[in-house]
Amino acid sequence: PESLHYPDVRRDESIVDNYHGTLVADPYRWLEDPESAETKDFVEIQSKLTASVLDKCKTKEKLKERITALYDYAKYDCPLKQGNKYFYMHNTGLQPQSVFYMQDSLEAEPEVLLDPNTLSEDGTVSLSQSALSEDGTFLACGISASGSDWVNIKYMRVADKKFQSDVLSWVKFSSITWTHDHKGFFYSRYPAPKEGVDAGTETEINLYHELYYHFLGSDQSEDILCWKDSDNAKWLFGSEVTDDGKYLLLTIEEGCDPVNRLYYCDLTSLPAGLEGFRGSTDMLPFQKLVDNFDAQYTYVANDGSVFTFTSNKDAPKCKVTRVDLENPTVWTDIIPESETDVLSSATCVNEQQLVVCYLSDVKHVLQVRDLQTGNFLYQLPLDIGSVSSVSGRREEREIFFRFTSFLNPGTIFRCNLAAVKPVPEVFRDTEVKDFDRDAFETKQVFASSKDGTRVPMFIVSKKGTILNGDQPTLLYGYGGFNISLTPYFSASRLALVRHHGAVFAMANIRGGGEYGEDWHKAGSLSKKQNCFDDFQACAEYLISEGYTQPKKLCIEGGSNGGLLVAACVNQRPELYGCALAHVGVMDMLRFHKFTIGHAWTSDYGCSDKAEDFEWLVKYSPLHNVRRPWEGAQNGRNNVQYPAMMLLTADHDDRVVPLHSLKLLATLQYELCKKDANSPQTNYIIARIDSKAGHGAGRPTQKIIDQTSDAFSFFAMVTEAPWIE
Ligand SMILES: O=C(NCC(=O)N1CCC[C@H]1C(=O)O)OCc1ccccc1
Repeated sequence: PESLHYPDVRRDESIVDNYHGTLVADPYRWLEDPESAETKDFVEIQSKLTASVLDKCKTKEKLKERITALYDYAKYDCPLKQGNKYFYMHNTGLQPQSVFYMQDSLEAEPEVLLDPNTLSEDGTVSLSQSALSEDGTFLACGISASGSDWVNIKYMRVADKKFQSDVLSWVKFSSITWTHDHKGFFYSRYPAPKEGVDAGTETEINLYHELYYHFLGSDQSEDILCWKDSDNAKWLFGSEVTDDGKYLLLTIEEGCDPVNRLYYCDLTSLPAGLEGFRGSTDMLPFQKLVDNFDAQYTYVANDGSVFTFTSNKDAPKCKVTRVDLENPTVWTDIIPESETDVLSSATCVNEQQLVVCYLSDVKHVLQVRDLQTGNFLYQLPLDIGSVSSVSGRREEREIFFRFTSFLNPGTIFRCNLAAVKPVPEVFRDTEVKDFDRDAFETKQVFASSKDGTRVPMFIVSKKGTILNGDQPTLLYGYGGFNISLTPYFSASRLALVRHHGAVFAMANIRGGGEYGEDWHKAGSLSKKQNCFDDFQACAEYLISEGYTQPKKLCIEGGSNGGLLVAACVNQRPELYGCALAHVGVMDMLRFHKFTIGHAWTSDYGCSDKAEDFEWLVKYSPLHNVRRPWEGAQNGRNNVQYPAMMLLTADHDDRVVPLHSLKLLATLQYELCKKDANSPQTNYIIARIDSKAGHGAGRPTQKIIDQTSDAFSFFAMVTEAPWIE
């Protein structure tokens, strides 16, 4: 392809930072201000350049049409029983936002409780969370705009379905938990950022999280400040009320590691209840059950003061443990840690039972066990794939769980655990029009990383794919924050496989949670390079096994996965033909300065520390762009960077757009502008969306538009054929 005409972009060579004696230039520092005219001009020019490239993607419209058709299937989540009604989210297929329904019984006519599509013309206002009061009388909703993490909470009486006037603002990273007297709920918030900001476009750091209680019908200014900690600005506060309504649990996190402090307040011990705190500056009295960040504790159930938690305390693959608040130093393991499988969730159901979900070699397993003893009772039969959610309550005998896989768009099962022989039955199945799942196959393989570590990888392809190294291949990964990539249905990727003959691969590299906390730690801090080694090993597996070849191989990742992609391209530009980096963390020396970035130091470390700086500066995408054709050892050659598309959006306040903008400017300068004889003809562009954020809450059309752009770019670059 003829090389693009990239814009001349100002470099401020005066910006040089001193990190523990090492000087590091940051010439595009000015792109960190989203409000400046210069930044807005930069975004506009880049968007025009990207549009000119996308115009060359001949299959874009056809691919968009096919992605739309494959995406147009009914989407449900599990029903939730609350009070004497059932509640669930449903999307007929292409609705911008899913709709919240309720039913008097599973057979009754569903009734719309809240349709978020009525909250905006363009579908960019979303229902980011919801919480029903104990007997289903009230519904509290978290409403977000343009994909920002900022939430406004409103509530309604379920009976009349109209929002009341209360609006709680500047809520972020919050649970919503009701007291069982239906008088109000706990939530968390930050101090309001500066006036007049378009919420979600600001990059201001989020510090001093606070836990409040809101009395229905009052003004937010009268809310009770339940907890804050002026000595620990980074701490985040989560709240939960126990099933018996007696205790308020306060979980404290200081970052993204699976560890938390656990405080509790016996609400029945408050002399005048929460009312007694109205107008007072006193905070609630909390007992500190766990007052360190050694492990994670997640509430499962309690019988009076005897509490059951899942925890990774001395158990990197997790376990179920028990403690009596009256005797808080004695912990008893109820389900000890498994040798091989990761315990990913435990739900108390049917009075005295637990539904326990394990991850076993990246596939889910569901067991029913006894709550008191932990004893195994039986396993629920499951195909190979993922349990994306389990819905059940202690006082209910039935559970629902949602199963999905690469070729199954979602099946919801219902199981009556009180039956003599409990057997899950299909409660909702999903049909995808004009999709013949038998034409495809999924397999799990294991690549061998640089240090010999076995790295699992799923491969999805059309049956009969010839391993002649000629298939356009999309390799997706994440590798961080203890997050496990388990099989899930993606209409856009299946459209790619179906119509461009692509192979889709998903790598379970270190840093994730696939094999528990050890696997996570093995891809964090000073060991972060293991993520990149694992991902490169998966790429080389796909080449050596004959699936593809470098110029037809595209790597894709989002957020921490965007970092993965950009770092792998810097380290092995000759290994890939294309790279799609969504909302990536690209400036590893400055990420902690913006919004919630400081919480990620648990995985990355922080450049404020000399030791951490040493490992961060070695892989930080922004600081490791080099012209491959100048390789000292091999003189001048024609190795160039793959075609790259960076994707971000103006309201991404999780990973602020400046990361992608600064990397884009650096790539275009170093690879395309600085060397007059540059051999770089592969495109280096960015897709910058507006009224959109990190991903959550994105309306259907924006999802389809973005994946059509990204995947038709991949298809053009890898010269993938179009198959009707
Ligand atoms: O920052 C995150 N999650 C991590 C996150 O979103 N990351 C981590 C790296 C970039 C980006 C991503 O990969 O999506 O969520 C906010 C939060 C809530 C509670 C406690 C701590 C933090």
